[in-house]
Amino acid sequence: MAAAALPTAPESTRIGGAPGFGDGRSLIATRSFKPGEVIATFNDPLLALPDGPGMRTTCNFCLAVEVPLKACTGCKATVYCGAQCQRAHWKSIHKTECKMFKRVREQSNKDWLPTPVRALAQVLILLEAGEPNATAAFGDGGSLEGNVDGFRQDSQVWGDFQLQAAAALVYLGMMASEEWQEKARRGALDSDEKFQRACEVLCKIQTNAFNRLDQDTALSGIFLHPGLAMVNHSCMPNAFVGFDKRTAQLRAGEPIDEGDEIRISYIDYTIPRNARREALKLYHFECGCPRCTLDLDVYQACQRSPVIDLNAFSVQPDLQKLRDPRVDRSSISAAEIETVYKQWNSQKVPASDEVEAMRVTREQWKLCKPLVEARMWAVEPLPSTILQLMQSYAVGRNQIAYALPLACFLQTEYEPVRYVAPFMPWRIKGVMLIATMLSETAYLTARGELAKTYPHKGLVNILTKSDQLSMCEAMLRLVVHWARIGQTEQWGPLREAVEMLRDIESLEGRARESSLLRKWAKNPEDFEGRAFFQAVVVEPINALAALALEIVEGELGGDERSLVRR
Ligand SMILES: C[S@@+](CC[C@H](N)C(=O)[O-])C[C@H]1O[C@@H](n2cnc3c(N)ncnc32)[C@H](O)[C@@H]1O
Repeated sequence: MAAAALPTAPESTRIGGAPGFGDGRSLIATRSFKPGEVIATFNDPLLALPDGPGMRTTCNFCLAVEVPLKACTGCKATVYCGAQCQRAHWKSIHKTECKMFKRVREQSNKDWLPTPVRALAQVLILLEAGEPNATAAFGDGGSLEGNVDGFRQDSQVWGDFQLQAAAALVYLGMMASEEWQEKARRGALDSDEKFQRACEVLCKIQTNAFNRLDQDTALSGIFLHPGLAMVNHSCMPNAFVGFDKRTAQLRAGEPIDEGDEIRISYIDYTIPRNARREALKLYHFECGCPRCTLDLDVYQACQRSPVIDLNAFSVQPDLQKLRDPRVDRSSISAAEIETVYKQWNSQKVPASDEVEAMRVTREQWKLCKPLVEARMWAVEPLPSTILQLMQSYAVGRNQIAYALPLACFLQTEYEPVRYVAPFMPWRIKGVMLIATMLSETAYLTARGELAKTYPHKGLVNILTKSDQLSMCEAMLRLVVHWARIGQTEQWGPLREAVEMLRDIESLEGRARESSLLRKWAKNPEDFEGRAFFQAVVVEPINALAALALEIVEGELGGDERSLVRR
């Protein structure tokens, strides 16, 4: 690592060394933080751009989605939600970028660029203009780690970087296409300074940029801030990052003490160890967290979590289930789970062909049988397979009532195990999904259409006997409670939940139920409120969840002997 000026540490943190792994740096808390609390907010990123395909559906400056957008009249490639964003983008980067997109259109007849190529081009523009923050981070001896030697040794990744560097330089007009081709033919690219600098910038982007998942639309893009880039990885992280437009918030996922290193996860930390190691290859280190060194599965990692108790206020308030899961590890080894995951992962589910998608999902379900036998509902790839079927019911086939038991199953058997803190965004979204599904099934029930549409007697029986509106209201109260602890007020699912709650509260004849649920939400220990929640919400949710495996097996199994042994 080059000795370089350190980025400024946000308030309540300092940049420290990273004992145990060389001379790297880390972010250390200088005070304690409560679970969900904001550790630091990062505005003014060096890079904040939508994905290539998202360039036409996302404001290219503030990254807002689902708003009216107007295209830049110059390049017609970028779009903006208003004149203010367009002006800000023009001033910061687009004045030069606009010419680049005109070249892209002339040379390739395209109006977008792959994300890494555009991100690199933006950094090169800023460096060329002598922008101080970009120079401090990406310039010679700049502050960001790039793992350049490691990347060079990976011929496939390095080959991709070379192509991306060539594209950015050519489209920026910094290198003629013929010059690049000629140098590539002679094998002389390594001695071209411009080219090398571009490849090194790509290494830094790859090492430090976040895949900015857009909260509601699942669109991603790139976000890079030199301060946020100081945070190291752990597969048992104590913090997480949320994005809202051009802002990132680093929040505590667990109680953090003064002097603790703050660590987030760069990858999905709930997949098996070999898959995690594969995903971390791009970062050039081997993770030394307990999940990795002891090869803990999701249940074992959950048992060690300091925030299990928070689940007392959740869809799955039975804490004993998290403390003492009834899995049977004797029937499948960690190595066998790795094999199942690898085989499962090699079978890609096509997005646009529903019939083929179901065929692949059936194959994948077969692979999951040993996990079903071991009652390892939360061990991948079992939950992801159920999730695929749930999405197919909910989106592709519009069979919400069949998706509902699967959503309840995932929310009670899987989500609290993989993300123990109930304020994690994916958990809140899962609860919100149940609320939305219940509002639809309640409507069908009220119109007497449920039994006509769904021949599954058990399901219809549970739903018609349940107070679906109270169940829905309870879900919304959970969403509002946890989103206010772990997310911003602007967060899409929170705003949606507040609106739905207002609608439900305005319905006539629900005063008693609403008052009991309000009591329970204010104090989950309140005897009357809790008894109501248990009987009217938890029990039917569990009854629905208990149907899930039968539904999945019926749809995907085709095996006469039922796998369900619950
Ligand atoms: C985003 S940077 C984090 C800050 C970095 N330590 C630095 O000094 O710039 C990512 C890089 O930090 C290092 N790193 C992050 N987490 C690590 C860990 N748990 N063990 C070893 N190295 C880690 C790796 O080199 C990784 O590519």
